[in-house]
Amino acid sequence: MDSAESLPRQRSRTSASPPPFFEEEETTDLKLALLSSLHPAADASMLLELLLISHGSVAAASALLSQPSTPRHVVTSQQSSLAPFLTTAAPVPRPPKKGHTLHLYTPHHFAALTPTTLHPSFLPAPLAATLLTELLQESTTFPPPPEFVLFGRVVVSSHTACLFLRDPTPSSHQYTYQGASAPESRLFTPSMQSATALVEAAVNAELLRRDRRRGQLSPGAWHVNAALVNCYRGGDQSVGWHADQLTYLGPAAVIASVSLGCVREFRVRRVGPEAEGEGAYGLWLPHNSLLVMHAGMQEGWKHSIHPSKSVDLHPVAGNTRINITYRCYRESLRPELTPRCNCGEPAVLRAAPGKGYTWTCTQDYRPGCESCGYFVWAKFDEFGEPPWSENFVSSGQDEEGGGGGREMMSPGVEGDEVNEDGGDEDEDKNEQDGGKEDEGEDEEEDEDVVMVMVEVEEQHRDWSDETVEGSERDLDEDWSDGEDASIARELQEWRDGLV
Ligand SMILES: O=C(O)CCC(=O)C(=O)O
Ligand SMILES: [Fe+2]
Repeated sequence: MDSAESLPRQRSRTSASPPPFFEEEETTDLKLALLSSLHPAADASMLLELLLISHGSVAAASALLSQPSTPRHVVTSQQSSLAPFLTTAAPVPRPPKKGHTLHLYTPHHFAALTPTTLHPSFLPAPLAATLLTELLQESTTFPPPPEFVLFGRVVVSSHTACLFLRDPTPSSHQYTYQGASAPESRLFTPSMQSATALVEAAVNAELLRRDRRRGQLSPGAWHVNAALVNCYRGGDQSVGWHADQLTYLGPAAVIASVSLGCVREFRVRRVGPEAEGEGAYGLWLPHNSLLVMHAGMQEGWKHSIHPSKSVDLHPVAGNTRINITYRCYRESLRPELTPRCNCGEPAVLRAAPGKGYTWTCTQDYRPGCESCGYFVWAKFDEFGEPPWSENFVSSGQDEEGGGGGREMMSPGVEGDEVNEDGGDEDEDKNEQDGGKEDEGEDEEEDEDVVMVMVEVEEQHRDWSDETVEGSERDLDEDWSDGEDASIARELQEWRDGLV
């Protein structure tokens, strides 16, 4: 697999090399200034990224830019990826057909085909090692995985997770997950704190370079204040197809995901009408890689961690993978500010692909609870701020919806009418390979979950036919790895139409 290990080593000094005395103690700004003076044609954000992947070494970053094989175009403002440094310019493959997963082996291809970028060997190796050790230790006391209701049955997620906050906040206890209080949140460990600055620099460099999307944070404004840490012990622990819940992130969210320990396969696939007939992409996430999910990823795509029959053992983590998803929670979407549904519980923000965003009640995912049916369209300004934010910029349209705090929403529309193919969110991830039946035997949990889904599908089929367009789509015969997965996918899509 291509990785930063295949990066060219620093060459002997060239005319564009920095002076030998210039090293670690200098500030990033000074290093950037020097790099920029050595390579005036290079784009500032690319210089920052090169500096990052060179672990702060101006000499190494400069050497990358000076190598004769470097394609000319990468040092112009058109530069959109570091891929030319990481791989040869192999042609980008065509999208896979429905029912197939195209495995990609280069960050370049993944970036060309999906709204993500992968940075192999991202953190300085010693920091990655300490971070892994710290989080392996933390994960031994993660809360038990949450129970949730799937098609009327109580199931429990297969892997464990814990919310970490960068700083203590008065509202820390109010964060919810699928409408229920998050079991606990912890403060960033020292290594998480150290890694955060590097993650922020890399993401902000990418924001500078990429096309802006409505609602996206401006370059420099992406700052980490929370992280969900996931722990997968063994290849059978996984996360099903889902898009991340947007309640605290808002629209066009950017999420930066650091992988540590055992290598696992990350899969993505587009959703919505344009995705008709398209399959999925798979990419392995190695130890110490940074995957950035860019704006639009949570709206137009789903992602998953695919289960694996066997995994390569990591020297320290064994069969365990730790994943940190760094997040920028918006001040204006603090738990005490987000809408509550009619039953008084916090509503959940999610994307309806191609249609917008909705706040809905998700209480029916909690064992023993029912949904109050709350459903309203969410409204945001062009910077992704909700109407109750003091920074909200009114567009002058749709004024009847303006200004009223939690009640301020775009005009209400009946949920079933509008959300046929939308409405996936974090909880969806528990519904397939990530979930196991409450009373199920450990050994065959994936199969059990599929069986549960099949049963429930049978029960609801009539009703779903009446209410959901497209619920009679053909089963996706050889989706991913076989029939079970294809049934699970069909059920997922069917369920998307219901929420
Ligand atoms: O483990 C991963 O890489 C993905 C985790 C994830 O999708 C999530 O936390 O929402
Ligand atoms: Fe996710």
